[in-house]
Formats: sequence, C-alpha cells, structure tokens
Amino acid sequence: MGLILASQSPRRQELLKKITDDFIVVPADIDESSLPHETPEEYVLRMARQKALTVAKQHPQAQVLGCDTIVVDNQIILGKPYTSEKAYEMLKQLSGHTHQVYTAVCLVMNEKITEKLVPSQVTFFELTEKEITDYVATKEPLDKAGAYGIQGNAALFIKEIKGDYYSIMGLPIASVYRMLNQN
Ligand SMILES: Cc1cn([C@H]2C[C@H](O)[C@@H](COP(=O)(O)OP(=O)(O)OP(=O)(O)O)O2)c(=O)[nH]c1=O
Repeated sequence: MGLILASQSPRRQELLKKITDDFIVVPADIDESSLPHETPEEYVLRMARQKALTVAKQHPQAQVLGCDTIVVDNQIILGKPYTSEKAYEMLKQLSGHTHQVYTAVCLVMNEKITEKLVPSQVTFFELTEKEITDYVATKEPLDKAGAYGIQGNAALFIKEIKGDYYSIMGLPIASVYRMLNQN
C-alpha cells in the first residue's frame, strides 16, 4: 500500500523526497477551469482533491497525494502564464505589490479524504522593466503559477514572505509530513 504523488512537477517530487523516498509519481490530467462563484480558496482545494481522486480511482489500494498552487492578486487568480506576453503582464502586476499564494494538498486513502490549505503572503519589490524582460527571457516563469519561482531567479524580487516558503514552491512539506503520519 504505497504512496503516490499525483503530480508532474519536478519541484514537488524533490520536496516530497525530504519526507520519504518511498513513493511513485502518477500525474493526473484534469480540467483546471474554475466554476462560476468559486472562491480562490475553494478552487485550489478542489484542484488538489480532483488530482488526488483521479489517481486514486486508478490505484484504489494506494495513498494518493494531490497538490495545487495558485497566486492570487486582488482576488484574481494568476495561474501559469504559458506565454512570454502573459508572464510579462503578471510580473508587471505583481511588481511592488503584496499577493497571496495558496497551496492545497489532499491525501486520499481508502476513500478517506484529508485536505489542507496553506496560505502565504508574498511582497515583491518594485521591479524595473529590464528585470521583468530579462526574467521572462529565461523562460523560468512559463510553468509556474504567477509567472515566478521563489526558488529560482525571482528570489531577487522578493521583499518579504509571511507563511511557508515550501508552500510557495508548491509543497508545504511540514504539513504534508504531519498528514502522512496521521494515517
Ligand atoms: C509561486 C510559485 C509557483 N511554483 C510552481 C509550483 C507548481 O509546480 C506550479 C503551479 O502549478 P500547479 O498546477 O499547482 O502544478 P503543476 O501543473 O506544476 O503540477 P501538477 O498539477 O501535476 O501537480 O507553480 C514554483 O515552482 N515556485 C513559486 O514560487
């Protein structure tokens, strides 16, 4: 009865290794569109749950961990930018502001669901045009919520964080460690 990480994110795989090496990776392909009237908190929890449940259906004997990370600025969800133009826009929006990062984790085992939302607050310094365009050119923003990676070159943009650094990176390891040990 092993542990499955329902995530294609190499960062989550690395972080989970801080807890255990004894897991396999089975990414979940789900519909990530948000529902009308859904709050960002509800959305991120639903995404993590959906990923865990999708993989749990294929592996009913396993313990499955699903995760989702979003950046929220002024109640607006910033997902992955996918294009350089969108990445530029997001970073311009985050410059000089404080935003929220929500990571939800969901553990499914024997149809029992345990979930947790870990919110953090991140404040960016005012960014210059050149800082934004140079960072976008690295392509680092493309696959990351809010178009930045705190663990990468965007470390230089961050004035302050309140919350859990690892949650901002995509996996709140202390919370996950506790969830795994409760079961
Ligand atoms: C804000 C921020 C996000 N991210 C990443 C974490 C997530 O991988 C990504 C958000 O996308 P997610 O949809 O949460 O995850 P994913 O598509 O990478 O992987 P999967 O759905 O299979 O689990 O943004 C960072 O790496 N650093 C950061 O500072």
